[in-house]
Amino acid sequence: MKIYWEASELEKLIVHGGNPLNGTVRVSGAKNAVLPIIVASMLGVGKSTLTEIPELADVHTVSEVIKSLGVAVESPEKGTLVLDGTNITSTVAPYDLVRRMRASFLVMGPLLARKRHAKISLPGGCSIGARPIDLHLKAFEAMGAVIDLADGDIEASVPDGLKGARIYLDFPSVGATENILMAASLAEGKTVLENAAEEPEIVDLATYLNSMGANIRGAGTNTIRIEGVKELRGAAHAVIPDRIEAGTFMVGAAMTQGNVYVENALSEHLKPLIAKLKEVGARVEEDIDGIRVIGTRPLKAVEIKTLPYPGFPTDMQAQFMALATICEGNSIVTETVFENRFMHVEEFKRMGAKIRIEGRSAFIEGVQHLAGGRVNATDLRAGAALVLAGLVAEGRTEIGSLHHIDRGYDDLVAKLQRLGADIVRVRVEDEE
Ligand SMILES: CC(=O)N[C@H]1[C@@H](OP(=O)(O)OP(=O)(O)OC[C@H]2O[C@@H](n3ccc(=O)[nH]c3=O)[C@H](O)[C@@H]2O)O[C@H](CO)[C@@H](O)[C@@H]1O
Ligand SMILES: C=C(OP(=O)(O)O)C(=O)O
Repeated sequence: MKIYWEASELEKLIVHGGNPLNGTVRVSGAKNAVLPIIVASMLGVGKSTLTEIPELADVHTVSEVIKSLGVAVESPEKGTLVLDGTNITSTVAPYDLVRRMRASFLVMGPLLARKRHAKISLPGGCSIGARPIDLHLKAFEAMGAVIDLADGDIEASVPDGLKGARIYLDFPSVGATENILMAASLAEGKTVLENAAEEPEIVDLATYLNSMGANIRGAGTNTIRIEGVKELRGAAHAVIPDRIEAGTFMVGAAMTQGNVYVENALSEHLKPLIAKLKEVGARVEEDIDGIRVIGTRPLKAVEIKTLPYPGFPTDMQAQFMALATICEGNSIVTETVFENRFMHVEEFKRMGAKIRIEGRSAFIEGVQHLAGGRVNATDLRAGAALVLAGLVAEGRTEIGSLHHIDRGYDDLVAKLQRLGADIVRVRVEDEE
């Protein structure tokens, strides 16, 4: 697997706007499902075979994290990982890997379950918010863990083993729900998790854990019941399609007046996005193999508000804002999940967008045309949103800080090129 982030600081995307996206694109496996699922393989004795693995920097990072803890990791072919968690040899997650990817913190649950001890660096804040992990820690404490915070490390131990508990999450955190599912699967007794996250990625993790021998009921609702079992065994699992990658192409089709069939997109995971695209005026046709989006004009202004699933996903907020910048009239985008997920606004403004932020809302006055410019991906989805803006902007757009985009989009440039976009990835020095 390629190591992206070393090169990506030296690279940029160059987009010439104006081409409509046309054709078929296949969605890869979901980043936010594959990361916890790779981590969950640590719970199993014997080999797990995971398929529909997207080629992403985050997949590489999480694989390195579990490897450093003793999991045997092989990739016999593109898109497949074979993982064997039989011998967990370390309970200390290296700082260098944890700082690269917040989802590394998900190893806490499996380590406590398997080894009764874990030491992990406190994952830092990032450009979308402070992102504390208090809900994860409170839950582990309820399950009997003793937690110590020193020198930026979190050390947790559970000398008598994890015990099932009744846990109410103050907020339906995706990561906390996943960490608890993994810990509770091997805990003694029953765990009832209330106000749990309901995201499809939670359901996918629970499906994998159940095929390893776990006893989890209710994943996908706000109450999940887990009866702990003595042992989990490796299992085979195919990761669900990435609803955010799908959504990004769907918005791209609407923005460029294109006609794109997003193969492998699951419409039941994309209801709020489909509803909002229809409100904007795009034609959306759903079938069992995918979703077609046909962009029409005029694009009408919308209001969106991000919420935990099944609400509008925060991970589609930036891309939808890109669309709102060229809608007729005034749109409002309200972000309720993360406290600071508007870094892309300044970048859009460099391209001629008219946006004003007040508190947690962005007020967008649609413009006829965006103008190409030099912009930076401030986080993963901001990066994707800037690519979309570049596809409709007049002239040339240059997008830097590609390591963010590489975390979460499998083969983005080639997929867009196949749909007709004028986009290339160049090394900075080659181009200058
Ligand atoms: C790898 C992965 O799956 N990432 C997704 C996951 O992130 P992640 O699992 O980090 O997101 P959470 O659902 O945990 O976070 C949502 C909100 O809860 C807060 N919070 C969370 C945990 C905690 O202990 N305390 C606390 O206050 C966060 O700061 C944030 O404001 O869900 C997010 C919300 O859908 C998505 O944007 C991310 O793409
Ligand atoms: C915020 C995201 O991911 P992560 O939680 O991995 O930072 C995302 O996928 O948009």
